[in-house]
Amino acid sequence: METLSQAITSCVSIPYSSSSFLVRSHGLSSLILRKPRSPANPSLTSSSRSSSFTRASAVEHSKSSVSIDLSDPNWKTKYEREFEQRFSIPHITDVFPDAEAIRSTFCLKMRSPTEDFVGGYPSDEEWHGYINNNDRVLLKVISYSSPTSAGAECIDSDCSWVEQWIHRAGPREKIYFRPEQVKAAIITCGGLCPGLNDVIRHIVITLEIYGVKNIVGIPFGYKGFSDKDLTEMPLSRKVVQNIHLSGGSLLGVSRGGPSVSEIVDSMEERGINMLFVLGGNGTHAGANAIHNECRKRKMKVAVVGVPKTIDNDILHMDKTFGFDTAVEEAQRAINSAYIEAHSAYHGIGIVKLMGRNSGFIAMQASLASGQVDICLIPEVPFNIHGPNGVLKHLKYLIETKGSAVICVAEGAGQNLLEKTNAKDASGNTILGDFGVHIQQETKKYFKEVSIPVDVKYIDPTYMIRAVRANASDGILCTVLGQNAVHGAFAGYSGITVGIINTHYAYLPIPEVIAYPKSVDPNSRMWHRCLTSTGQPDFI
Ligand SMILES: Nc1ncnc2c1ncn2[C@@H]1O[C@H](COP(=O)(O)OP(=O)(O)OP(=O)(O)O)[C@@H](O)[C@H]1O
Ligand SMILES: O=P(O)(O)OC[C@H]1O[C@](O)(CO)[C@@H](O)[C@@H]1O
Ligand SMILES: [Mg+2]
Repeated sequence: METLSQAITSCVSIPYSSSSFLVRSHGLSSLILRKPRSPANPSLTSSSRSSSFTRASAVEHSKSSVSIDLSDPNWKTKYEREFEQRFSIPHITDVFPDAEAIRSTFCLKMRSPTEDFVGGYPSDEEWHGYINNNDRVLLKVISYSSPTSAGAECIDSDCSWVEQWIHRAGPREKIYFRPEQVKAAIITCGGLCPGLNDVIRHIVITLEIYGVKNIVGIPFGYKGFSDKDLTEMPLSRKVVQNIHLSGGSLLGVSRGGPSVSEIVDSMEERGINMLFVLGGNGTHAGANAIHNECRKRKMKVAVVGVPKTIDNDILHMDKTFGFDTAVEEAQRAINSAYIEAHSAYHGIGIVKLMGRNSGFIAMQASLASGQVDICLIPEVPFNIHGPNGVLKHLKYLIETKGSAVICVAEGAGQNLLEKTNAKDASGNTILGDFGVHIQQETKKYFKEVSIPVDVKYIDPTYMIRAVRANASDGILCTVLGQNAVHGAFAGYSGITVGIINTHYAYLPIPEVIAYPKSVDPNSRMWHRCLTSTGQPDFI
């Protein structure tokens, strides 16, 4: 890896912020840059990086990061142009310049259903409520006045305001698919997540409103494309009407599966020309590869992702669906741990929550519950033993409060466990069980110091993942599902949909999975969490 001074010569790559390093660049006053995060899932990243401030690319054809010469008087315009390029979204006309656009069959004013779409496309009102293709959403909304402001993400030493616009999601007036010629498929991959059924339901409902009759579900993730024993599930409003009332996925999920070319072979055989892919970063890497393969084969197909990750580790989005529900549900586990700990003599409650690389659930659930004394996440290093270790503080809590609650994210403290190198079917590293480890270490430690403690350990992972979406996630899923369909009909492919600064936007897949989003230890939110728990640094 290059040193900082090697990386910062006349160019800097963005993003960076005030939090970690003070460096000098050519002809400029001091710049303070954020240390680049090391990608937590190396299997998703390319091995080469052009500079230590350049993002690793997640998938083939990932767009390069913006690098800019700050001594160029036009750097701002150049940056904005490069940003626009990076966040441009692939369209069917890139490959089929002559693709015909027709009036949308998704009518916002005239709601009477039409049976025959040939020449019968409604919607010629003046006000139509469609999204203009040039509508944009602002990605960053804070103008920082100084690099020392909390959470500052500055490009130059003055924190100059630079506009970063992304594409607004929603129905377009012109569409690139005739509904009667569409065969749409929906697939859910990876682990479960509250809200999967809500998204499936709204994709189906919206497709039907456009006039699509041929809608299928591919069972058990990408595996469903290759396993001959798994048959497509015909979907309609009738089939999906009540599926959101229960958790899980109507279609089933899986990890691993066939190669991208096998998947695209199968899509060709089945005549699928719209594919809606619900999943996390792995699934999206797959979706992007499918999109590229379809382009290579000159197939007129729209591949649209809907980010599903309970861990909330997808870049740029306010949150991903299921996360809110997970936090709410996680609080129940924390509350149980608190009650157990509080009701026992020298009680210690330990709760392990999901979060392979990112501690969002643990942080938010700790904040929401107000009952956690120690929150441990993968992003923040800590020691268990020693004068500043977790156990020393735990002893202090037992002596002063009489009980304590610890909330750990599953990816926390992996450096303290023995590595197994085991992988799941998708190639994700199987983590050591830090929850069990800290439970055992706690028991051992208090035995050594001869203080009786009553340790209760709760791992609610699968109980949390299996619940149905709460109201807030239900709404999010509904809008994401609808927008996924609007994006496909508008002719976009290789895109995903997310909520950004409370608005809905389409983003090119590589940009959202370049690396897993993680909790910034210098963020206001993590500091709020520390204020709430009152925990010291454990190093
Ligand atoms: N780089 C990749 N290229 C193509 N397909 C991939 C890639 N990474 C993962 N996949 C496929 O995507 C599917 C889901 O991947 P994975 O099991 O990692 O879950 P995920 O989508 O990241 O969701 P979760 O958040 O639950 O882990 C698997 O079928 C896997 O084979
Ligand atoms: O047991 P499974 O299905 O592999 O899923 C576990 C993983 O799924 C996640 O919940 C992400 O979906 C991670 O937090 C966790 O490591
Ligand atoms: Mg993943």
